[in-house]
This record gives sequence, structure tokens and C-alpha cells, in this order.
Amino acid sequence: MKKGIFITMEGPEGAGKTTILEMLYEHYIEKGIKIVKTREPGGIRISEKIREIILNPDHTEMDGRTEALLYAAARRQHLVEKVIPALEEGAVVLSDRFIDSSLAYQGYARGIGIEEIWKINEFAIGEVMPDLTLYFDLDPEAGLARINKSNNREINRLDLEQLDFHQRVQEGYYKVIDKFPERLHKIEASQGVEDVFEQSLRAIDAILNR
Ligand SMILES: Nc1ncnc2c1ncn2[C@@H]1O[C@H](COP(=O)(O)OP(=O)(O)OP(=O)(O)O)[C@@H](O)[C@H]1O
Ligand SMILES: Cc1cn([C@H]2C[C@H](O)[C@@H](COP(=O)(O)O)O2)c(=O)[nH]c1=O
Repeated sequence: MKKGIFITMEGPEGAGKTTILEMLYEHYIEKGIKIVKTREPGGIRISEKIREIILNPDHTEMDGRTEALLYAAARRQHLVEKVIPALEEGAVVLSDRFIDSSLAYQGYARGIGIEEIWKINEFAIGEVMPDLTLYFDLDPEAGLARINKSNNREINRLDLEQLDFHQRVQEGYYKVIDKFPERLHKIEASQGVEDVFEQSLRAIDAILNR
């Protein structure tokens, strides 16, 4: 039975999810809160292997539905092996991306359909949905400029998509917000890191203190 709190971070490329996740993790560790950080696709051995297959820039022939199924498979294993056990132990789980990435990227930007992608993901995740999702909103040009400037960020197959794909990703997230307005908390990610961090903390503390 779930006792912990499941929080996910979403947004287009370079929006600052990983930066803020690390800051939140350090903050809650210092406060003595039991917290687990993880990411998708990945987080555990099998899902990291699936990540390598999906994001390899050489795999240009990958079909959109194959891509969607691989993300869902990685998600399933990650949930069963890492997220659900941590929630059962009462931890706060912070995940860099989850199902909303599939809805925005494969469902909307790839044009497979948000409802189609929702159906295959329902099979993968069952009842497990985040308690809160922080959505970092940033224009794709600005996000791509950030990752191109960054030295320690490898450029993957999805980064190499055209700008119009990344623009559809952002529109896809807006559709996801319309679908789940209670769960998604939108944060303006063009602000400085400290402001983004403070607003993220406030949203999470509201859930932790409930
Ligand atoms: N608020 C911010 N203002 C300016 N630069 C930022 C901000 N947040 C993060 N950055 C920088 O932008 C780059 C991308 O940040 P980060 O890796 O956290 O983004 P991300 O959303 O996890 O990206 P992706 O999902 O594409 O891996 C890094 O170089 C980071 O230092
Ligand atoms: C979970 C998930 C991710 N993606 C995409 C989004 C990014 O382009 C990469 C992951 O790279 P990151 O540096 O870790 O953000 O994968 C996706 O298209 N669908 C998904 O479900």
C-alpha cells in the first residue's frame, strides 16, 4: 500500500528539471526527510539499457510506436523495481520525467495521439500516478540554447529533432495541463534558478504539509 509521496518534474529540453531536482533533493536530505531521486527513462539497470536504445542518435530508423512502447516498458520496470517499493516505505520520490513526457512527446509531438499513449501507459503503470507534477515552462529555442551551451550534457536522438517538434512538445504539455489541471503546477522556467527553486519548494511543501 502506498504511504509516500510521488512527485514528478516535466518540461521541454533544457527547462532546468535536473538542476532543480538536485537542489530539492539536497534541501530535503538536510531536513532529514526520506527522499529518493530518480529519472526516466532509466533509474534502474534495465531501464537505463532501454534509455540507451531509445536515445542513441544512430537509431534514426526507430518507429514512433516502437519508441512509445520502449518508454512504457522502461517505465513499468522502473515503477516495479524502484518507485513503488520506495513509496511503500513512505519515501518522497522525485522523478525527472514520467508519463506526461510520453503524452507530450509521443502522444502530441509525434502525432500518435494523447489518448492512444494514455492507453498503453495505463497498462504499464496501473493505478500509480504522481501526487504532484512540477511543469517547467520554457520556449524551446531557449531550452535548446541552454543544452547546446552546457558542457556536461550529451546531445541525444530526441534533442536532434527539428525546432517544430520541440514547439509541439510544449503545446503537448499545455494539452496535458488541460487534462490534469489539479496535478500539474506550472512554473515559469525562464526565471533565475533561485526563483524557480523557491516556487518548486512552495508547491512541494504545500503537499508535504497537507
Ligand atoms: N533557471 C535557469 N536559468 C539559466 N540556466 C539554467 C536554469 N536552469 C538550468 N539552467 C542551465 O540549463 C542547462 C540545462 O539544465 P537542466 O539539465 O537542469 O535541464 P533539464 O530540463 O533537465 O534538461 P533535459 O531534460 O533536456 O536534460 C544547464 O546547463 C543548467 O545549468
Ligand atoms: C520519459 C520520456 C522521455 N522522453 C524524452 C524527453 C527527452 O528528450 C529524453 C530524455 O532525456 P533527458 O535528458 O533525461 O530529459 O526522452 C520522451 O520522449 N518520452 C518519455 O516518456
